[in-house]
Amino acid sequence: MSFPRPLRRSVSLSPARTLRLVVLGQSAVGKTEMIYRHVAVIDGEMVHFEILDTAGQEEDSLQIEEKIKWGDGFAVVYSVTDRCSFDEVMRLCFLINHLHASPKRSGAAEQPPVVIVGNKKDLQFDRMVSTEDGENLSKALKIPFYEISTRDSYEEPVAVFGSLYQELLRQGHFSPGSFKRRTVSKLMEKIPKMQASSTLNSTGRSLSFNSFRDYIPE
Ligand SMILES: Nc1nc2c(ncn2[C@@H]2O[C@H](COP(=O)(O)OP(=O)(O)OP(=O)(O)O)[C@@H](O)[C@H]2O)c(=O)[nH]1
Repeated sequence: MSFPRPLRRSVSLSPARTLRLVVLGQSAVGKTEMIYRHVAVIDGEMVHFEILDTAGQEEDSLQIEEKIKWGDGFAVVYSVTDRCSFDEVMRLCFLINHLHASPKRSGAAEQPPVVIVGNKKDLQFDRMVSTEDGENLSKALKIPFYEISTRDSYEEPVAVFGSLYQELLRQGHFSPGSFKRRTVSKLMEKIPKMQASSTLNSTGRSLSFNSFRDYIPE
């Protein structure tokens, strides 16, 4: 007599990858509402997202440049209720391109992974930037575009991160562990777990990275 073998489901995950994302945009567009750490399994791979936001007007351009250099992928956020924040998007996209221009990126055409994000789409009555405006900018810059509401949806910001990850994979541009990157990862370990893992805490407030520059070795 033979007993049926127990069904064993084996899930084999490749070693985790880490993707460093920088969230840029003018003040009050909703950057802080995006999660700070997120772990997801994408196509059988465990992916750690480490997410750093810039602090709108409070930061000087040198600080923003350092964060841009740290990042692997970028979400440039505006609020659909704020025309000025939309006008800032193009400048930030050019800055990212400029700072990440590298001979390693094959030829001149390859851009670093960037997405444009129009946030607060739930505020339909306060809209100052139409969906079409966002789409036109996206076409002109050849950068993917999403309209989301970080207030209403957890899935939408996660989809933004997922698309940046896919683009990085496509470009084969994961860069595991220069000294600078490992050092910053250590910094990320010190972040209180207030918005850890894959739960969105939309009430949580910004983590301050005023001391960010201290962690970048000369
Ligand atoms: N209605 C609505 N409000 C939002 C949304 N996302 C953020 N907010 C609100 O917009 C305000 C500004 O959001 P923050 O996340 O502080 O904006 P920020 O871009 O981090 O601003 P700085 O820290 O000044 O750079 C807060 O009151 C948020 O609650 C959204 O999708 N819909």
